[in-house]
Amino acid sequence: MRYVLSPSILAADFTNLGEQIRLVEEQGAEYLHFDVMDGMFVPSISFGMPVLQSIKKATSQLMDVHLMVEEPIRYVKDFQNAGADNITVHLEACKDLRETIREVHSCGLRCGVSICPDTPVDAVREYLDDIEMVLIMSVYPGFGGQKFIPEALKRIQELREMIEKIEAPVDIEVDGGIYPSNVREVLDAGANVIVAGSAVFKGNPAENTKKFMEILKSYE
Ligand SMILES: O=C(CO)[C@@H](O)[C@H](O)COP(=O)(O)O
Ligand SMILES: [Fe+2]
Repeated sequence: MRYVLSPSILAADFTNLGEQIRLVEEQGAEYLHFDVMDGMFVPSISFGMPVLQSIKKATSQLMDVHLMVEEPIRYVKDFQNAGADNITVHLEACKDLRETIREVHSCGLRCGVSICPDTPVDAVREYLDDIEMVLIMSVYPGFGGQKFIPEALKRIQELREMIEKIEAPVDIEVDGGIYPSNVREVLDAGANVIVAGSAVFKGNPAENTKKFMEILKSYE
């Protein structure tokens, strides 16, 4: 299994974004997590296509786009054009999730489906044969810097067992409140893609990425 770090730029210093991205890429972070918030599905508003387009030119990391947006099907093509590689949509935000997955795939992108902390893990079961990743939220989506919800660990385990049973090559990404101090628990539960915002960009992004990468490598 591949273990990947996806630093979330939501916590970055935007006056110095290019340099911050360079630092995390240099330390081996393969993805860059791009949180899009619409002020409807979640209370906050973050950033969108023009920012992604600029970042795409500055790095060769894969753009891991997390759409916290109502009816994300409306924006899949726009994010493809801006440089997305993975598009993750929320199960709770889609009227027709199957059609949304089809739209992501028809753009040639990998598709993730995310679930909020109160959505039963079983809700993703019927989609596992059709997607590349499930994103388990370990905080309520909408803001960076929140505390990890420990119940997420059981949910990751449950999902990993489900995935193993059907032998589907599906990644498990976990997002929210992850630090070097608790990432092992998340990996031991069965996750293989780790999102970290505050833990990477608050303080020294190079040092912080290095710490995460050492732990991730020890799982390979
Ligand atoms: O999607 C979200 C929040 O809604 C995340 O991607 C956060 O940006 C993660 O930030 P930290 O909890 O790691 O600070
Ligand atoms: Fe996210």
